[in-house]
Order: sequence, then structure tokens, then C-alpha cells
Amino acid sequence: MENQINYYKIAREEWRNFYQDHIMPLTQTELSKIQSLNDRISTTDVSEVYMPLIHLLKMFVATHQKLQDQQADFLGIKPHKVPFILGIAGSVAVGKSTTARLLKTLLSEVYPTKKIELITTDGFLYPNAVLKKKGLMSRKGFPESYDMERLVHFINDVKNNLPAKAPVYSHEVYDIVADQYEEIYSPDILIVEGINVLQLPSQQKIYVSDFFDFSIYVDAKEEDIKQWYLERFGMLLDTAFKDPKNYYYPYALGDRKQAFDMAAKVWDEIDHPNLHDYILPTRNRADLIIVKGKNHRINELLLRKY
Ligand SMILES: Nc1ncnc2c1ncn2[C@@H]1O[C@H](COP(=O)(O)OP(=O)(O)OP(=O)(O)O)[C@@H](O)[C@H]1O
Ligand SMILES: CC(C)(CO)[C@@H](O)C(=O)NCCC(=O)O
Repeated sequence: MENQINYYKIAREEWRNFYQDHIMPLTQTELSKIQSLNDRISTTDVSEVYMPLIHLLKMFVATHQKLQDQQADFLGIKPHKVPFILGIAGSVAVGKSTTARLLKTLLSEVYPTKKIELITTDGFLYPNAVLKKKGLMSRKGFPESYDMERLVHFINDVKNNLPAKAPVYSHEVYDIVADQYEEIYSPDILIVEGINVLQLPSQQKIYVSDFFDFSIYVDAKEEDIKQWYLERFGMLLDTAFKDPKNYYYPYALGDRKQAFDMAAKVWDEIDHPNLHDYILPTRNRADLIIVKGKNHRINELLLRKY
């Protein structure tokens, strides 16, 4: 384990030994269930990387509720459940939502009676009509393209066990879906995934991350992320031609090389500057940094010391 200023840098080979003896191994049925839900994540990753991580998260979840109970006792009020919020940050297309879905599945396995929910901050982007009016269509994903006040309000409601509605974004339509919401009510654990979750606000007094009880940054080299972005674009194209309402429909019908050139240009002109100017600077605010290499293999983890 390498000692950095405020992180322990842990190679996968070392990480995979952590707490293996203490973890109830998942049964083959449980593993197959995870594999079919997240068919692109290997079961080796689950047992070597994610199970020790789940153990670590369980420690944080237990400590969080214990501290809340003690604080209630101090204040002389009735102890109550305070939802645990787990933030997942990182570049566009680095695999945040895949990681978030897997963690949701694993947490649901180890906490069968707890309510585990997941939302993405994509839903808090302004709809395209608003972005167009504000001249922000080529700034989608940049801080000013999100309704951060609404997001902070949403998480505050969740923390207070109030019913909360998150709007829904569709990559296929490339816009917010009108009148569709994720309804979240009093979860035990809420995973909030998005490129902006560790960013500091420009106007508001409260950060989204003020509500986090643990945060993860998914990291990789940009050349790998751009490749994953283009691969995902290829998958979007492959389904788009069936649906004229799909944003990528005209690209799916047209020349494939031209479509990929357009996607690479979008990466270079929008997602690349966003990564360098606004997302990467938030990496060292995370409690845990997961570093992926080629083929999404997790090679190393950096755990905040304090
Ligand atoms: N562990 C993994 N193994 C294989 N493929 C993966 C893995 N994680 C992510 N991918 C693939 O990489 C691409 C990007 O992943 P994903 O959609 O989860 O990224 P994201 O960070 O949530 O992106 P966005 O910010 O644009 O929503 C997808 O095509 C996904 O299937
Ligand atoms: C929705 C976001 C901002 C984040 O997930 C991203 O996937 C996106 O659409 N970025 C805008 C540029 C692009 O089309 O890649």
C-alpha cells in the first residue's frame, strides 16, 4: 500500500484480500443474478473488488446511523432513520451508472430488508428547450446546464424522509422526458450518480456533496474513456434506426463513418473540456477513487485516510 498525502493507494492485488474471510461469499445464484443485470461486469470484479467495497460501505452505513441516533439522544429528540447518501462522480461515459447499478444490486443482496434507491443527476439537466433559450446546447453537462438548486432541494427532501421526485433524462431522446419522474421516498440508502455530484455550486450556499455520507470517483485515462464513449455511441446507433423519435435516428440511417466522426467531435468539443475544467478537479474530494484501465478492469483504488 502506497502512502499519499491524504489517500492510501491500494493495488487491486492487495485490495482483493481485504476482508475476504469475513464476507459471506455470494452464492452462484446470486452471482448469476448480478451477471445478468450487469452482463458487462465480470464476476471476478464482483468478488475481488466490489465485495470488499461493500464491506467498507457497510461500516460507513452502520457508523452513520449510530452517530445519528447518538445525536438525537444528545438533542433529546426521538431517534429516526436518516437516509445514507452515496455519491458517484466521474467523466461522461466512464461507467458511473454501471458501477452505481452494480452497487445497488450488491447492497440489496447484503441488506435484503433495506430500501436501496438510485438516481442520476442527468435528470436535473435543463430540458433542451431551456438550454436552447439560454444558448447552452453546446454546454450540456457543464455546471450551468443543470438546475443545481432543484437537485439540492431534492436531496434535502430525501434526507428528511419527505417524498421527492427526480426528473428523468433519456440518452436516446437526448432530452428530459416530459412528465416522467423517479419517485423516491424514505430510502435507507440513496445512490446519486452524475458528473457533477462533487462540484461546488456557483450560487447556492449548500453543495450536493454536503449531503453525502460516502463518495466515489470513477477514474480512467481519457483515451480509454473516449473509446468507451464511442463504443456506447455505436450501441446507441445500433438501436436508433428502429425508432424515428431517437435523437440518433438520422445518424443511424446515414454514413456510419460520418456519424462516428460527429461523435468524436462532440467528445473533443464538449465532453473533453468538461472533464478537464469541471470534473477532474473534483476527483480529490472523493472518499474513494476507483481507477480503471483497459476493458474497464479496476487496477487500483485510492481510499481517503481522513
Ligand atoms: N465494468 C464495465 N465493463 C464493461 N463495460 C462497461 C463497464 N462499465 C461501463 N461499461 C460500458 O461503458 C459505457 C459507459 O458506461 P456508463 O453508461 O455506465 O457510463 P456513465 O459514466 O454513466 O456515462 P454518462 O455520464 O454519459 O451517463 C457503456 O457502454 C457501458 O456498458
Ligand atoms: C447527459 C450527460 C451530460 C451526462 O451524462 C452526457 O452524457 C452528455 O450528453 N453530454 C453532452 C455531450 C454529448 O452528447 O456527449
